[in-house]
Amino acid sequence: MASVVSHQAIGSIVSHRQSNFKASHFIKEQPLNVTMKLRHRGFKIEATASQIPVLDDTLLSPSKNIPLSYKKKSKEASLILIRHGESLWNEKNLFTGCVDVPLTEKGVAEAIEAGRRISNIPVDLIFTSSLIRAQMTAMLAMTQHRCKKVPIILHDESEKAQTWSHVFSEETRKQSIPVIAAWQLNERMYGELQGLNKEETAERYGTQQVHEWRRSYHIPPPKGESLEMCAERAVAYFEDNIQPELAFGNNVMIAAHGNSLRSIIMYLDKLTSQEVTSLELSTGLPLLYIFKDRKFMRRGSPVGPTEAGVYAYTKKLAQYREKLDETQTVTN
Ligand SMILES: O=C(O)[C@H](O)COP(=O)(O)O
Repeated sequence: MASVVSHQAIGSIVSHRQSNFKASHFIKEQPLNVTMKLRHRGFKIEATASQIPVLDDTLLSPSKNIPLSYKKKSKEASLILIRHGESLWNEKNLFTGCVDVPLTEKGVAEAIEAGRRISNIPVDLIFTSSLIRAQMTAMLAMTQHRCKKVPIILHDESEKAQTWSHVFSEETRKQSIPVIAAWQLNERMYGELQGLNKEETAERYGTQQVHEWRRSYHIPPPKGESLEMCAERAVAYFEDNIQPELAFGNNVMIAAHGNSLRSIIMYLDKLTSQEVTSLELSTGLPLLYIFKDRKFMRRGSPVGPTEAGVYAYTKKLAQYREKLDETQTVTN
């Protein structure tokens, strides 16, 4: 799972499904003294020290709908992680895994509250899993964001999907936030436990055994994924597709699941397989990290937009908040 993009990378091309467009359409060669190897599913660019591809500033996202800024915007970026709000099977205490169930009314309210908590924190890109409960959480949270930009789920699963979802306005695109749905961020697959009641399963197999299936790193549920197996896809995706965005200054929100996020937090916080067994994530609670100098600094859960603490962490967050305040004053 080695990171594929050097930290000097001047940009990354966001292609999150097998895309059939060639990066070369967008690449102008320009001599730079940086060696960069950029690999995103769908295409691979390797360049030597003398000729580094400079991403054309008209580079568009895989669906060619939304331009992604490629200039290194900042040495620092915010990363927000949100486990989806309560789902209908969470409410029924059923093992869910990769079964695609929606949020409950409570889960909707949790997603909206999460949006309030992060409403002053910059978001340039959103990643979700391919499951509706994570996508609903991301979209509902963004209804509360003070940037008022429109999150748009990118569709590049086919040439037609890209063409039919094209946005023909530069101004509109600037007011949008790309949302990339990636199956690699799906909840761990719970195998033969999916659909079973958690309490009844504990009575049948024993509390200790069910706890091991749910929280251990190495032990998979029957015919399901262990956390380790989930990490092999979720953390690899994070390193290959999300960390490069943070590296050149894009602020990212990930709306995903209890276990796919546990595997990512294990990577961010460098937790051992022992420590991760006690890591639990509540539904709909946002977690903030600051990415700077190639390090992830955990900054807890923003309590609310007015909470000074979050903005005290970095000058950049405080400046972003001030800009939102100024814009709001002007429009009021
Ligand atoms: O998949 C599920 O059942 C839940 O999202 C997470 O379940 P867990 O907390 O039992 O891992």
